[in-house]
Amino acid sequence: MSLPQVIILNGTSSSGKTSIAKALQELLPQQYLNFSIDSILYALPETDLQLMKQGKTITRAGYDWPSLVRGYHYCLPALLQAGCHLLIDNAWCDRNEKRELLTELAGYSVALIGVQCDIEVAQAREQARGDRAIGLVEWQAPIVHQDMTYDLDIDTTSIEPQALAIKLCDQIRHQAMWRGAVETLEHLNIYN
Ligand SMILES: Nc1ncnc2c1ncn2[C@@H]1O[C@H](COP(=O)(O)OP(=O)(O)OP(=O)(O)O)[C@@H](O)[C@H]1O
Repeated sequence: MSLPQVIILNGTSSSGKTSIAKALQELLPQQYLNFSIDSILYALPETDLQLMKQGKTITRAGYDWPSLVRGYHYCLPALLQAGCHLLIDNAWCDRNEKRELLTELAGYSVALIGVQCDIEVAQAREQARGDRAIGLVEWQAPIVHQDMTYDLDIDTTSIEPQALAIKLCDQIRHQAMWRGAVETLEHLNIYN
């Protein structure tokens, strides 16, 4: 059974996407690159990155959030064309961003995975980790799963990332059809 060229994990900040992605990378029988908007943001000047982590305004000339998001989206098909497989994690809160990235990935096999987590548990993780602006989870929770048709869902509330990754890896290896990304894009194009 062939593996999807792209695996997308979508859920709120602190739902555990990166933890699962890192564990899944080690388990999958094919090399996947883990990409997220963080892959771009970690290229920002250090002081701008620190301001962003604290939820503060960046005033440096040239800073433009939409350009960073577009840059992230546009580099993904380039990696796919080069032959790489991608494991992407997103906290998708903007319909246009969802539509833009799914359009860029059209034609590739994409597994769309919903990462669910009890909001209070995610907020507790947000407090504990100290490297995310407080309030991100509360803001994202009502919107992150809107408009999405997932191929698979996982719930990180009370299960460790390694156990979740083992189960997810098995499901990905045995699933024959990936329709979530196509159906989500169709929905976004019709209703927005
Ligand atoms: N299943 C889990 N059980 C307990 N703690 C977890 C679990 N998954 C992640 N965590 C913890 O929650 C915090 C955030 O995890 P992680 O970075 O994986 O989340 P994320 O969804 O990628 O967040 P972000 O979108 O902000 O990057 C970390 O401190 C991590 O150790």
